[in-house]
Amino acid sequence: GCGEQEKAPTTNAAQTTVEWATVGGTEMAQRHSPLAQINKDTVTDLGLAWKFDDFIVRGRVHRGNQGTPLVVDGVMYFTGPWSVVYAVDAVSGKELWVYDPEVEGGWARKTCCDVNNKGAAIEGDTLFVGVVDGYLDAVDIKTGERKWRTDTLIDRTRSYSVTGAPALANGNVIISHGGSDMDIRGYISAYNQKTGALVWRFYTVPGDPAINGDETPDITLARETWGDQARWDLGLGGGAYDSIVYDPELDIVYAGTSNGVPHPTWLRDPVNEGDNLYLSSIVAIDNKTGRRVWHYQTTPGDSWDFGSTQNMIMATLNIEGKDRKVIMQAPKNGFYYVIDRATGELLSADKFTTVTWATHVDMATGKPVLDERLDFRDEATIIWPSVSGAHNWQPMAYSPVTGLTYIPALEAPMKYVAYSKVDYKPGSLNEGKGPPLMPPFADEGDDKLAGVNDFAPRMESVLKAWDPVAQKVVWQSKPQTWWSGGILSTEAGLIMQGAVDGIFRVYDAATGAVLKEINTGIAMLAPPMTYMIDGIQYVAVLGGLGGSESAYFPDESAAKKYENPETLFVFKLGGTDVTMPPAKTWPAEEPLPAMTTASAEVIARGEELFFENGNCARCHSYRGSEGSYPNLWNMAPATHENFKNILLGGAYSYAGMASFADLLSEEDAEAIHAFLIADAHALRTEGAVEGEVRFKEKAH
Ligand SMILES: O=C(O)c1cc(C(=O)O)c2c(n1)C(=O)C(=O)c1cc(C(=O)O)[nH]c1-2
Ligand SMILES: [Ca+2]
Repeated sequence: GCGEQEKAPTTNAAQTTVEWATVGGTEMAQRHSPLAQINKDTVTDLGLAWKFDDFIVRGRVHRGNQGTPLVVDGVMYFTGPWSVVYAVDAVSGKELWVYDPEVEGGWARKTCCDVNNKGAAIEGDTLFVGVVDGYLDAVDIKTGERKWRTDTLIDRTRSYSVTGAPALANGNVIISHGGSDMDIRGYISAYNQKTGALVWRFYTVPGDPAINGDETPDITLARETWGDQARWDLGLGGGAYDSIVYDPELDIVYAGTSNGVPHPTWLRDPVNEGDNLYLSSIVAIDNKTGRRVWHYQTTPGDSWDFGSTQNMIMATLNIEGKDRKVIMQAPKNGFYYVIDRATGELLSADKFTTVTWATHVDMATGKPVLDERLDFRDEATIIWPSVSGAHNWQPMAYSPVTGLTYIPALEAPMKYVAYSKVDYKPGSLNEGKGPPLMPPFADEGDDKLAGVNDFAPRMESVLKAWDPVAQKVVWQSKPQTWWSGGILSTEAGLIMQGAVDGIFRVYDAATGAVLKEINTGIAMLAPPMTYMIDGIQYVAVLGGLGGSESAYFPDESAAKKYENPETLFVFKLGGTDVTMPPAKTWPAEEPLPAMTTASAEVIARGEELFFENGNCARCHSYRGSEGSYPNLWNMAPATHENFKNILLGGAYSYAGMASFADLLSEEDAEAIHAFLIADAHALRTEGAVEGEVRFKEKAH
């Protein structure tokens, strides 16, 4: 027995109700269900029970889903874009209430990757939800009325956001933030579940020594790994935007912290270039005191935007004859970590996919050994994995039945381009490196990389069954369309996953054989969950493409073929076929405005501003290639007329298009407009170029 089964919910033939009460599914956050009505024999009969698509949409932009629904006492609670909570009858899908925290729309600009939400937490009759503009709200689960709200932000001028699910820890509710690619100083906060009062706060990086004294001895310890010229003005990053789990036995909160800002360590901490604690780390925090128990840094001196925020799973594994209580993570950096969760001892760290930035993890020091040939400070360099990571936020699952972890892994390199300096731009990406230059590359044959990067460049999603004891891949799926879906494991030996191609797949957990496919026509990223009511097992999964891949839909994504409104699917045995959504229609071609009279210089400046710090390019893809946001190469006449009012006046702020008046002058706005008009003319004459790069590669 290598599974942590003692506290997982159990089921037997007589049991007719099984809930799914936390995003991780069980106390150990394994995303494994005891249910087995849907099994290898019956799964071919899986079909649609009902769906829900009445999501709150602002403006024209469908934003996709990342959440795991909860089912408690016959009611399903799930979150959607803009941190809205929906409560529906878990058998019929009938809407019971909607809680809309009425997020400030312009806050979308303060998120790196859109106004996503990964789910809620429930204790007794209270539901907790993190709100993207920085609040933590407690909501009555019967009525949907707010009980209390607390502002989790220490500085509302900074680009903090909440995109993760809160975690519950013995009377506390724990939350942290996104924004580590922008300008935040990361911290993790614990609030009293009843009152919303702050219980403790764990800062993950030191503050400016000229302003802040060290808040805790843990920060004093971290400060030793930083020089005195660090970019305090940028906050330094380290938010725990996704993964926070709680171990009730040890009363420890584990939080996975993000990357630093700017990304390259030589720009972030030019004098020291040390480990930069507690960036890209797993920190174990005493839930009573808020103080560090141990920490393990997966990527010391992170220069790649790897972070260590991917979902963490607890289990008891038999390693070399001893039962060890472990915590496991497969972060962006491509190594699978098994750590003793009581002591922080590193038990193993192995590549689960193609990785070149480091050759291996030295088990004596616990540190990765870098491949020096891949230093990108002076020269653009192709490195595996990309900034999207070898695994991103889409949760993996662990099956105590097979003893395997199922990782929605990503196979892709990226050309990393460092800037020579970073001028702080509030409300912007301050990454200090270029935009994600993904395959195909123009110059794949770069000699410097021979023997290091001669893996065929590709962008693929591969489901891998990983043995955390034997430290190897046991099976892997056929390569799928780029960007992945989260995972559910069940006692029946099934693995379930939605995918970007719109197909919901059920795999044999032991062999990887595909046992069932349901085409929904909607791209799915969010992890499925399962529950039983009145003896019927249901599987639910949220659909809709959003997040970091919103600007450019992946090639084979369902969102390119069909309209892709946010949709919740619920399946059961004997259900019906899914009706395909209507075929995608892109807006018709608008009349071109007259060619701009602006000078070549002004147009060039406009282009620069479009891309700088991701200003416009972060959402509005280059030359309007297919994605979620309006195509600025095909603006309606009224939009042209209203251009400055939108860009500087915040006319569409409610829908997520914030004002940029703090950053751009009237002249800047006119230059950007001139560039768009001139380039729209060029595009109509030249036509789109096949395989055109997603981003312009520019020296900085
Ligand atoms: O460092 C951060 O604070 C931060 C936040 C987020 C986020 O809030 O979603 C992402 C990332 N980083 C990130 O690096 C990343 O690849 C990413 C992808 C996504 C997404 O929603 O698809 N979010 C994020
Ligand atoms: Ca990041």
